[in-house]
Amino acid sequence: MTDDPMAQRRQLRDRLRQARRAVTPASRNHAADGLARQLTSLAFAPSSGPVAGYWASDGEVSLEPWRARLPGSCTYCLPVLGDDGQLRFAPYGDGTPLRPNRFGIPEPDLPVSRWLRPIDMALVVLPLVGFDLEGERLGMGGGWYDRSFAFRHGRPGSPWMVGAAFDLQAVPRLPAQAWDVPLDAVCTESITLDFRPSHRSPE
Ligand SMILES: Nc1nc2c(c(=O)[nH]1)N(C=O)[C@@H](CNc1ccc(C(=O)N[C@@H](CCC(=O)O)C(=O)O)cc1)CN2
Ligand SMILES: Nc1ncnc2c1ncn2[C@@H]1O[C@H](COP(=O)(O)OP(=O)(O)OP(=O)(O)O)[C@@H](O)[C@H]1O
Repeated sequence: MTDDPMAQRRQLRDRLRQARRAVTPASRNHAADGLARQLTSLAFAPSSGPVAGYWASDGEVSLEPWRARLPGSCTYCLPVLGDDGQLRFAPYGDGTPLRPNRFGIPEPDLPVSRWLRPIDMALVVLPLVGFDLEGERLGMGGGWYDRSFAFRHGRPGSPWMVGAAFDLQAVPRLPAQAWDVPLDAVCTESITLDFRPSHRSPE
């Protein structure tokens, strides 16, 4: 073990990414269906507008069953890496052309004029590497979501930020970091944790 918090974070990230990749295909399908049910049942699930998912990679739990259940008036989008270090979101449906980004993750191959800004989204589902029961999250470490949604600090409401993960990605305690963008909820295959201030249980 090391005393360096960043090194601890890296070790935890490696361990959880490995655990995520080791989930069997049958459990993976089951989890994706359960996750779709949890996401669909969110109290603040939008009935219309742009919603952001992700293209599952590196063992991430799939959002395809959720995408299939979205109301027709919602526009499903995937993240696109902007040159300015901020995410953009591009509509994705069956048949949308894709091209891999610098991490090998497919992005919609659409003109910039079709891209939406973080603030345009009604709901964003973030791929988690780890989470704790207080709503702290561990991501891939690039800071993409933290930078892109920094405007959500102290500003409740849309775009709602919801982390998605397998149950096995829960960890006892993650240290809060000043730049971590607050999660409104975490959904897994079996639970929803609601972190909105009005829904927190009293101390
Ligand atoms: N499916 C999915 N899409 C996503 C993310 C994600 O976590 N999952 N992102 C979430 O932020 C953004 C992309 N950020 C990422 C940051 C790091 C790595 C990654 O694989 N890093 C490798 C090193 C790769 C390299 O240096 O070339 C690694 O750490 O092993 C991937 C995506 C936007 N899209
Ligand atoms: N608003 C911001 N402006 C500039 N840099 C930021 C901002 N938010 C985060 N960062 C940087 O991004 C990096 C995020 O690292 P961290 O380990 O917290 O990532 P993470 O929790 O895995 O989240 P993510 O999924 O967003 O990558 C840090 O180096 C941090 O300094």
